Amino acid sequence: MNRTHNDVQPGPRAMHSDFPDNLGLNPQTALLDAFFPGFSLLSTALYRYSRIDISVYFPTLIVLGLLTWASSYVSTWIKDFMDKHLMSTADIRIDDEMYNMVMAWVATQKFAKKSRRFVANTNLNSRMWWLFRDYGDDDDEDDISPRGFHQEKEKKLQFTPSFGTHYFWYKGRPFVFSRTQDRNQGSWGTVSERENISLSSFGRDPTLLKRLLNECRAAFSKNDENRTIIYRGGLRKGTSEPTWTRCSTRASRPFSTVVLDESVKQSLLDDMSDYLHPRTRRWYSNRGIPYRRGYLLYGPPGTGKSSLSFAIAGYFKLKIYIVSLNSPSMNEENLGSLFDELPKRCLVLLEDIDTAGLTHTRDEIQVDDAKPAEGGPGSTTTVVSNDNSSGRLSLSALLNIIDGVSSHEGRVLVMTTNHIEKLDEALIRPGRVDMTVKFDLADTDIIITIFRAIFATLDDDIPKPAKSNEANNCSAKKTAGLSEATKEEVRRMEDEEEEAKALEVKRLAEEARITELGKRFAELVPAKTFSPAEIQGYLLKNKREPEMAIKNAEVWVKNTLMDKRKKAQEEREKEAKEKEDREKAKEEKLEKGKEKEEEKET
Ligand SMILES: Nc1ncnc2c1ncn2[C@@H]1O[C@H](COP(=O)(O)OP(=O)(O)OP(=O)(O)O)[C@@H](O)[C@H]1O
Repeated sequence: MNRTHNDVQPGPRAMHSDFPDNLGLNPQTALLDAFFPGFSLLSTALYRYSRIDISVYFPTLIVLGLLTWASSYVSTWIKDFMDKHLMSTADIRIDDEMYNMVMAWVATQKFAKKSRRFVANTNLNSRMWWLFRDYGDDDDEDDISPRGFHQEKEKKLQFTPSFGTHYFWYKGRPFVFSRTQDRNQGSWGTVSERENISLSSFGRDPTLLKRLLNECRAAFSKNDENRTIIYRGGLRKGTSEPTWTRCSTRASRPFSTVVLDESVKQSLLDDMSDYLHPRTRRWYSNRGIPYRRGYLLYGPPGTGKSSLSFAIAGYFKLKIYIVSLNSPSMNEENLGSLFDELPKRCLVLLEDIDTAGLTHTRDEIQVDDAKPAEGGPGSTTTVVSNDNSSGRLSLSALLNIIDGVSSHEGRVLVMTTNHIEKLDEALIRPGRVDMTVKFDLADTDIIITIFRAIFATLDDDIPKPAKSNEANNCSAKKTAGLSEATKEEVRRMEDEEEEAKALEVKRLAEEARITELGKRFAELVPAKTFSPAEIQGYLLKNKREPEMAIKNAEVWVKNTLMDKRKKAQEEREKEAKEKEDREKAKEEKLEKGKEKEEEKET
């Protein structure tokens, strides 16, 4: 269909525009065509079919566009200005424990619960593996299914607001919780690791914001009551920065569950209580004595050294900081930095110090092959070289860190070892080790105690039935005064008391029976032959049948002794072979040396 100029009737909204004629000539349209290629074609088509000349509206569109652009610019500028000058902001690092604390707090807030776009989690912790905490995972209160199986409690779902800005009120002031995707982060993190969170308060005074962060921490720490928190020293992931990272928490182990000579336990407790008493710090500083204390727990494997360390931490509510000296990254600098970061009151645990890289890394000016002499600690010191050139930890470096200026005052240092005789005397001299506790293989008393600990019924083993209302009323009336009780009620209360007494008598009888069985068991197990861990392991296999444990004890003893002898024999052979190889290598080295010298001479 060919339309001419005369055919075109000006549309109602483009009365003054002679569109087709002007199209090619109109400088405005030409300009637009230059910026938006195809504009003239589009506008002609639009005009032809709808009689709307959009070029008339162009100035308005430009103004609107400019306004939109300006408003977004202005709003960004206002936001930046407010952020910079009128708000206080705390950026929370995802690789810090604070992330877990803030998220746990946020999940309990109304604004998070109301959020229409949210993240559903079973675990609110940072995705960084080392910040995962396991409380709740080992919750004791799992359900028992109707069929009697142990059923893991389903984890509660937690909801946190999705990416974006979320507003909420805290103590009457507006706050902002912002969760954004971190696009700049390197590719080492998983998708869920790449995020940033921040909390901001309106106003230049950050006091309330800090109070909120402290509240997050306090709420989080409440979950840690009656638990022992364990930190491990190492390098922060992807960096060479040494740091302590929280690796797990455990229900605090009651001190009473560690079987050890009661007098030794008591003196350890007294010593530590005295050291950790708030006044002791001043006592030390008044006398110019460094305020720190070291303990060495030694004895064969499986005798309770680690268990005692954890029990001590639980008893005194200390966090445990474990560092593996075997780790290749644990050089003087890194260990020093870790010790610098220790909190004022904590327990530092250096486990199996004799096997720590320490003895291996020191250049060995060998003494009489690792065979312990009778003389006790230090008498056959394997090594002494304070060379630190290998980049690994040397003895002198460790000593410096233990008692140097960088060592944090107020900490409790616990070292454990299976071979005290292999340790350098310098490491365990008073000042570095103030108390040593010897652990031994189980004697008769310990065997009986372990037996009783496994088979005796403890109060917490059986869930207590809730007191019936009737019973509650009864006891209430009892306390309110007997005069109000009817004769029948009084009789019922008496019956209940009788029942409780009968139960107590039964409990005592059961206890006596278990002790008797324990004695019979101890007669079958030779004293000072097995570690408590070995005995416990055997008894646990029969944990509901003490009689069965006694019945099979002789066979177990026989088999275990045979295994032990076999292992010891293998160990001896291995050692002999290693010794032989070492000597051979030494001889070869000497030979080669001689040959070289001869060559030189000739
Ligand atoms: N004296 C003890 N009292 C109570 N439990 C003990 C004792 N000794 C060992 N056990 C039990 O044996 C297991 C191992 O104990 P633990 O790790 O404390 O031994 P250890 O001496 O530190 O061993 P290792 O030298 O191999 O590190 C734990 O389950 C612990 O409960």
